[in-house]
Amino acid sequence: MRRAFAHEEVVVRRGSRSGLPLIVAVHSRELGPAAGGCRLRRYDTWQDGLADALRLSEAMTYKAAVAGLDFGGGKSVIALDRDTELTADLREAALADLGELIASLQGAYRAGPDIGTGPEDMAVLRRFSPHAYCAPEELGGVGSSGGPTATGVLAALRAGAQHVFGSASCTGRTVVISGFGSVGSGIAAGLAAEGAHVVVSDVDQSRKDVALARGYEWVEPDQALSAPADILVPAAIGGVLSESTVPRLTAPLVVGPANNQLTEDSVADALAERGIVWIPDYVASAGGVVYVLSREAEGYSHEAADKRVQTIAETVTHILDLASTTGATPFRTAQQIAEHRLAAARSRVA
Ligand SMILES: NC(=O)c1ccc[n+]([C@@H]2O[C@H](COP(=O)([O-])OP(=O)(O)OC[C@H]3O[C@@H](n4cnc5c(N)ncnc54)[C@H](O)[C@@H]3O)[C@@H](O)[C@H]2O)c1
Repeated sequence: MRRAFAHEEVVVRRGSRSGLPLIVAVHSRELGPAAGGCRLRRYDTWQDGLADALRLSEAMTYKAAVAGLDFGGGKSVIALDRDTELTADLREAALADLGELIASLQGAYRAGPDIGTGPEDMAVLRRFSPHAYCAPEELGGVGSSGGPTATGVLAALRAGAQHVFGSASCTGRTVVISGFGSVGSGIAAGLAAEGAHVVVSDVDQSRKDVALARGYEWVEPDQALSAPADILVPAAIGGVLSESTVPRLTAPLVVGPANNQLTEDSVADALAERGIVWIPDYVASAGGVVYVLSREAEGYSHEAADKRVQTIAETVTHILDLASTTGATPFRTAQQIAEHRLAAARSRVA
């Protein structure tokens, strides 16, 4: 049963150094400590930042549960308003404030990078608490999670291709990747090495020269969703799959790392009605969190953590097989798997 207040703990504090609103949302620790990224971005109001933290921490609970991690969902937000200039000093002060807050939670929340933060920022948090991951390698972290996230998406994509096309191989397949950033470029490289026809797109036109130099085709962002494709990879922003965009899709398989791809849950039904197989974003994008938590929280070697990331393929196969048997969408099936794990953990405690 869905609870009216689903979150275990939410802390909202004005940073003593920065004066900025800081939010840490711990959605669930039923499977273990709450893990999730630290988002630093502008909001119209700090309450919008709070809403973001609540939504994203809940999504992290599902991501960790389906990935088989013994971690729960959390998220932190440093909410900038529209006018304040983010100087280097203000950034440092806000991160120090957040580091202090994370330390006070004594391991209940484990941070990593998210939109607006990166490995250098995690190094600032680590001055206050060991519970901040992905600091640069020379400081003992694993650095950016973009590479393992791309590895996980490729594993999910191959499992999806096996289901849809009867072969996991992407040789000769046309794959459109919308968002040629840290994760999108890793996915493109993996697919090109396998002989796929790689088409990329980005709102940042400076990425076009890089893409062409690597031998990829370029499509303008407003054409990316409707470009002819066997596989579409949303690797930029959320909300790209809606009642209005689904009718324009050409690819029978959609799988990518972008968080919150659906504008509403019902879009999963619209995709299924069109015969499009959509691998839930939080399943496909789990490679980064699986790798980072395995290495930094659980002491796995690089090889063992990488192997664990590859198990995303088995998870996707399981979800798609189960969905075919029951007639439920892959989205609903993944949710049920997560809810089962959470209910089992709850009943052990009760
Ligand atoms: N990095 C990770 O480990 C990770 C993990 C899980 C999920 N994700 C999600 O995957 C997505 C990509 O992450 P990333 O780390 O590569 O980010 P990134 O910022 O490195 O790359 C995103 C790229 O998308 C482009 N972009 C923005 N809006 C666009 C649009 N409308 N159309 C086309 N391109 C657009 C940007 O210019 C940028 O080049 C994000 O949604 C992120 O939240 C990332």
